[in-house]
Amino acid sequence: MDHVLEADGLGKRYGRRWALRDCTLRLPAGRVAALVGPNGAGKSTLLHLAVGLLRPDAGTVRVFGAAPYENTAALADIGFVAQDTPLYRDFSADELVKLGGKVNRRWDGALARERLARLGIPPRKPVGKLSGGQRAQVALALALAKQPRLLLLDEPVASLDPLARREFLQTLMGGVAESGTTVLLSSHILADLERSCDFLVVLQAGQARLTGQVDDIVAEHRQLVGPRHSGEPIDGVATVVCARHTDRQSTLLVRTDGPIGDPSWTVQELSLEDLILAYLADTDAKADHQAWGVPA
Ligand SMILES: Nc1ncnc2c1ncn2[C@@H]1O[C@H](COP(=O)(O)OP(=O)(O)OP(=O)(O)O)[C@@H](O)[C@H]1O
Repeated sequence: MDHVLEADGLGKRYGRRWALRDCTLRLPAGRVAALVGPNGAGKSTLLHLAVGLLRPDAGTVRVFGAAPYENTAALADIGFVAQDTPLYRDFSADELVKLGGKVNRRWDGALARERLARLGIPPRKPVGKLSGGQRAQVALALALAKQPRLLLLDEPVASLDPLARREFLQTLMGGVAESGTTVLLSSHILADLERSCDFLVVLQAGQARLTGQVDDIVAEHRQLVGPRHSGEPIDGVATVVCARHTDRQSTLLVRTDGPIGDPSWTVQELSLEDLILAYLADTDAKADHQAWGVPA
């Protein structure tokens, strides 16, 4: 399979603290991938490594087969919108579109202008005087105008209103379907992701905890409710992701590797959102302990 982004044992530390550690993942071409994880999980760090703004302290990251930090030529194919959508604040949207045309090999300025006009963004007002959501829209329009083969977006919809969020995600999916662009977008708004993303990376304590196609991940996971479970293997269960117990009953979120044969378990399907929350809830405490080098 063709992989756009490959991380192997990737690590990055700030001072003595590892923000990303032994992170291994593969992002196949042509996907819209969600990067999720709690605050401080290392999502921005991973995106900055992928775009060559940071250099790994351990392991490797390769984008289109090359290490981005050492290979600035690869940047022509990567679009990146950072979390705080940094833009030259004294420039207007119109001026930024013109500037983009001068510094990029491929540039669809008409697409950016048309998009910004449709969204009612004032073309001649300095972007520093636009609202946070409008500034995010300008940054996204510029990133799309670059027509990148890989688009990295750090919480692109956080400052958008619900309508703008839906419109943006639809545009993204439409654009990707047409151009084959691979997208990796970090977000905390889990409800949006099931509709718009077909690939998932769950980052936890600096490691990729769950990676794969959304359909496969949803199909593989189940919630089991049954009599109190004391840890013995269950036929059809590969991994117990998390477990809750009362005196008499257990509720398990499991990754299956076959049908659950034992009729004492009630088997329920899970939404992607519930599944992600279960992974995150399970490892919240471990995350902090590991980051500080304390055993969980
Ligand atoms: N410039 C920095 N200097 C020191 N520590 C940093 C720096 N940037 C990030 N960190 C730390 O690295 C860890 C990972 O941060 P990162 O911003 O990558 O997480 P994140 O998953 O993007 O979080 P959020 O969802 O809050 O944006 C955190 O513990 C953070 O405090």
